[in-house]
Amino acid sequence: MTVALRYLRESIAPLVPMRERTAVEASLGRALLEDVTALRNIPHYRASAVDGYALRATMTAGASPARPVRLSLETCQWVNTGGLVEPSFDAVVMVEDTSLDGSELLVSKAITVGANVRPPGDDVMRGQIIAREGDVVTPQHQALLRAAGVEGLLIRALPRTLYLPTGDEILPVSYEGPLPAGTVPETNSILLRGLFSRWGFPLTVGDIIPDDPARLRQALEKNMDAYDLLLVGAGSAKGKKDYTAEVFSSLGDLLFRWVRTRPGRPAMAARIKGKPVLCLPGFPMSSVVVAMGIVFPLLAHLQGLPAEEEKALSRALGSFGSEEGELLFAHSSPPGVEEWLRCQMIQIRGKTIVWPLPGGASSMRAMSEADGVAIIAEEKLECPKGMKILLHKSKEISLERRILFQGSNDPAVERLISPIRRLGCDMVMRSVGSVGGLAALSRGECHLAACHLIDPETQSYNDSYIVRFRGNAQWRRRQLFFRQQGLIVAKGNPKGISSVEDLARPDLSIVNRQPGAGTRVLLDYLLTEKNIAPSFVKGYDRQCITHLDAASRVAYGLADVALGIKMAAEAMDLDFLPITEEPYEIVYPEECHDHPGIVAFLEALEDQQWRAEIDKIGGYRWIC
Ligand SMILES: Nc1nc2c(c(=O)[nH]1)N[C@H]1C(S)=C(S)[C@@H](COP(=O)(O)OP(=O)(O)OC[C@H]3O[C@@H](n4cnc5c(N)ncnc54)[C@H](O)[C@@H]3O)O[C@H]1N2
Ligand code: MOO
Repeated sequence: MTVALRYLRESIAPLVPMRERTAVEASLGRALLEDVTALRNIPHYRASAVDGYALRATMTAGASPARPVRLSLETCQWVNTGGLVEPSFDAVVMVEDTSLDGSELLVSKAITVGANVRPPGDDVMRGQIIAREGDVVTPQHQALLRAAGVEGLLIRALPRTLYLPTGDEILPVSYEGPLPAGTVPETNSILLRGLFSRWGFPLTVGDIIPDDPARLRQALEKNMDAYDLLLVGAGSAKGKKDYTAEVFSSLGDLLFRWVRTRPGRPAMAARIKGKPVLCLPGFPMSSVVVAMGIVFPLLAHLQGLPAEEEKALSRALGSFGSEEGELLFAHSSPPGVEEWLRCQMIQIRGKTIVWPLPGGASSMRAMSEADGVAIIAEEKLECPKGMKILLHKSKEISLERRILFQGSNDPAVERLISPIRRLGCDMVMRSVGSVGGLAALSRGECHLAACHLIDPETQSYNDSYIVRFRGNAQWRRRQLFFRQQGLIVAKGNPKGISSVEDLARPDLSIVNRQPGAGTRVLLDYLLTEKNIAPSFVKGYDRQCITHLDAASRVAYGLADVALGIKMAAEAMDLDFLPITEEPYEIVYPEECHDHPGIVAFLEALEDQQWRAEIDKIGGYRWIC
C-alpha cells in the first residue's frame, strides 16, 4: 500500500490553485490560507460590563456602605450589561452597590474612572490579526470573525470526489420488498460517505452502473472534468464481469493493479487526463482499507499537503489514538501481504489483550464490531500468542469498565450487553463453547465464563468441569436460568423427525457444534445413551459456533436437524422438538467480583426489560 501510494503521489500532481473564498458561516473545519484581521472593534462602542447606573466616577468619591453618596437620578442613567454607556458618563456602578430612595440614588461604593466600562476594542482591535494561516476554522473562530465584521475567508479548496458503484447484482438500498437472491444492496457508498464526512471532504455518489464496460467508460468520460478524484466501486478482481482494469487502460495509464495488502488486494489506480481514478474492491472491508490506506492520504496530496504518513492512518480512523496489547491467540498472517486485522481489546489483570475478529473482507459485522485495526507487516507470518501488536483505534473505549465474556453462546446473554451499557459499562463476547470458556478463565483470559456441561457419569451439570478447571483458584458461580434444548427442524417438520434416535437415519444430516460446546457434549451424551456411534450420524463433523448459526443452516436446507435452544428455532421460524432442560451458569474469579463490569453484569441480570424480552421469546425458565 505504501508503495502504491508513493507511486500515485509521484504520478499525480497536486491540484492548483487549491484555494477558494467562502462565507465565514460555511467555513467550519476548513483550513485558512491567509491571516485574517478584524474589520471592526469588539465591542465597537463603550459597553457596560454590568447591570447598574452609568455616572461620572468623581460623583461617588468617599461613598461607603456606612456613608452612601446621594445622587439625583437625573445625573445618572440605568444601563444593562452590554448596553451603551453614553459619552457623558465615565463609569458604571453595579446595581448591588446602590439603593433607591425616592428620586435619589444612594451609592455605597466609590468607583474609579472606567470602572465596569468596556472601551471600544477592549476584546479585539480593528486591524488586529484574529485568525492565522493554517488555522482550522472552529465554531469559536466563526463567531469571533463575524463579530469582527469579517464575511469571507480564503480557504484551502477540497478535492471533489465522485464514487461510482458498479455491478449487475447491486441494488439501491431504497429497493422495496425482499431482495431477490443473488442481489446485494449498495452499501459501500454509505461507508464511503461516512468516512468522507468524518474526514471533512465532499463526496458525490453516482448511479449504480451495470457490469458493462461501455457504460463505465461513458460515466467516467462524462464526469472527468467535474471531479478531481474518481472512485469506481468493484469489478477489480478476476470475475467474468470485472471490467474496471480494461476500462481504465482504455482511457488512460493504468498506474498499478493489485496491492500487497489484505483486504484490498485487487485495488487499482489509473491516471486519466492527469487525474487519479481508483478502483475500490467490492467487499466492504476491502473498500474501507483502500479508502483509509490510499484515498485519504491521496486527498491530502491533492491539496498539496505533506505526507505525514505516521499520522495518516490514525486520522483516517477518526483520531482515537493507538494502544499496544498482547495477542490473545496465535495468528497466521498470509505471506507476501500486509494484513489489516479488525480487532477488539480488553484489559485484564493489568494486561491489555487484543484479538482479531473472525470473518473475511466481506464481513460487515466484524468491521463494525471492531475497536480498530492492527496491521501485520508483510514480512511477519506467524504471530505467536502474547505477541505485542498495536491497535489503531476507531472508537472510544473505556477499558477499565469493559469485561470479556468467553464461553457458551447464548442469545439471551448476548442481549445483556444493552442493560450493561445502560449502567455505564460494556461487555464483549467470544463464543468459544463451555469448555473453551472455562479454560480461558483458568488462564486469566476473560473476566467471565459461562457453561452448561453435562457430566455423563453423574448426569449433573458443570460441577466436575469447574472443579477440574478452577484448580486452586477461587471462582464464584451463579446459575442464570434453565433453557430448553431440543431438535431444531425445518418448519412443519417435513422429514418427520421425532427423537434423538432419528439422527442415525441415513436420509437425515445434522449440523453439529464445535468440540467443547455444551450443546455438543449434550449431543454426545444423548447419542451414547441411545447407543448411537457418531459415525452413524451424517453431518456429525460439520460444525458451527452459535445456536443461531446452526438454526440458520437448517433454515437454508444445509442440514435437516441441529441440537440447539428453542430461542434459535424461533428466531429462524423453525420447528422445535424439546428434549431436555439444562441449567446455564456463569463463573468468574473472586478477584473480578468488584470489577465495575461484573457489578454491572450482575445488576443487569435483574433488568426487567431484559427479562420481559427473554420471556417473550420463550424457551427459558428463571431460577429466581
Ligand atoms: N478468482 C479470484 N476471485 C477473487 C479474487 C481473486 O484474486 N481471484 N479476489 C477477491 C478479493 S481479495 C476481493 S476484495 C474481491 C474484489 O471483488 P471486485 O472488486 O471484483 O468486486 P465484485 O466481485 O464485483 O464484488 C465483490 C463483492 O462485493 C459486493 N459489492 C460490490 N459493490 C458493492 C457495493 N457498492 N455495496 C455493497 N456491496 C458491494 C459484491 O456484491 C460482491 O459480493 O474479489 C475476490 N474474488
Ligand atoms: O484483498 Mo481482498 O480485498 O482480501 O478481500
